[in-house]
Amino acid sequence: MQSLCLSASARVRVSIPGPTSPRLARSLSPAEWAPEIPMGSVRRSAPLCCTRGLQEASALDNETYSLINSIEVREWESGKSIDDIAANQGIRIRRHPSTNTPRNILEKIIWDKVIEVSELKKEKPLTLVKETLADAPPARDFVGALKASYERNGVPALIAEVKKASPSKGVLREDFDPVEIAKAYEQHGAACLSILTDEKYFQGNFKILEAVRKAGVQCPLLCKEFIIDSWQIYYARSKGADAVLLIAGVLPDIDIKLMTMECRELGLTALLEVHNERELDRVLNIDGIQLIGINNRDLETFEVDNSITKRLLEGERGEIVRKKGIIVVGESGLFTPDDVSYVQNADVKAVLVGESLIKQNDPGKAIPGLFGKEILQC
Ligand SMILES: O=P(O)(O)OC[C@@H](O)[C@@H](O)c1c[nH]c2ccccc12
Repeated sequence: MQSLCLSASARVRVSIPGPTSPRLARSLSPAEWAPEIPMGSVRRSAPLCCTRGLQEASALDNETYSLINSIEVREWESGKSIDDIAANQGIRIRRHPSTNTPRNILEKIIWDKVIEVSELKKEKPLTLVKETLADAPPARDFVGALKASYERNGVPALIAEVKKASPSKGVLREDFDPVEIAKAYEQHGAACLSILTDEKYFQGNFKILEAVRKAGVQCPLLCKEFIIDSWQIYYARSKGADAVLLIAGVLPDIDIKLMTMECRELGLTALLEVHNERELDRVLNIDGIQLIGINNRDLETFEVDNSITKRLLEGERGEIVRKKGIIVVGESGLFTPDDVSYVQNADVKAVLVGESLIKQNDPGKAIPGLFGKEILQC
């Protein structure tokens, strides 16, 4: 262990374990593996690993050192804000309002989320959230459940979504009993469940996630949230989530790298959501990704186009996905057995379905209708 003063200006002293490899230790000076980060900088929108990761540095490992030395941090150090870094990576969603008008609904959701999370963090700082982790039910194998269901049924494994409303469709189901719906999904063969926790736009919340988990539902649970801060990942785990959604259209590479590491540490699965070639390429360049979701819905315009899944998995990208053993989830806009076979032919091994099930009188019984056959539970 070495103690380094990372910021003279902010007098932040953190304890960082040095490189474990003696060769690495000889070849790197401490300043190289833990660069000076101006914590007191006016650039308030630093990458997560700078604003939070280093304050939590005692938990960092070697993998993280190479991360904090990465190009993205150098960019930030040289004066670029996270929004500039994101824009360089083709991300259109700005984390912080630079004008009063958001460009689209997703940007509005993110701006609101930044405020919501900062309030929640004041109420319950990360250290307190971490203290509750030990009481959380253990994380279950999300990817394992998807693979097993695919093997068993020969059709894409179902991640059935418990969602009361959406900004594009309004209220999807007035008579909404999330625990009953979750049980019905499980009974009719869903491999995993996706639980919306965003309150403002989807009328979800974390009580639903906790209640479903406490009701004894065995399917692993995806916390469907707009994650922009690591705090939300720890919070989701403390509430019983087995997986979290990370949206590449919102998160720059450096956040994805740090967050996927945190997920791994917590035993959570990260579902990386992409919507276009550039986002998929970014995600494929990040090590350790097991699960990618291709969202057929453009979250900026709400337009749905199932051919996006097919287009993204064609050619070289599909090859890389196969070589890396990544499971791909086809997301949104799936209503019929034809829709499901269309994405299955594109090499999708799982589907994420909300609207077409939740709107039916009996959402559980609607599952065989979606696949054209009964789905076997494990
Ligand atoms: O209801 P649908 O069209 O079956 O879609 C489900 C799911 O894919 C969608 O809810 C979704 C996909 N990615 C998201 C990100 C945030 C909120 C919601 C989503």
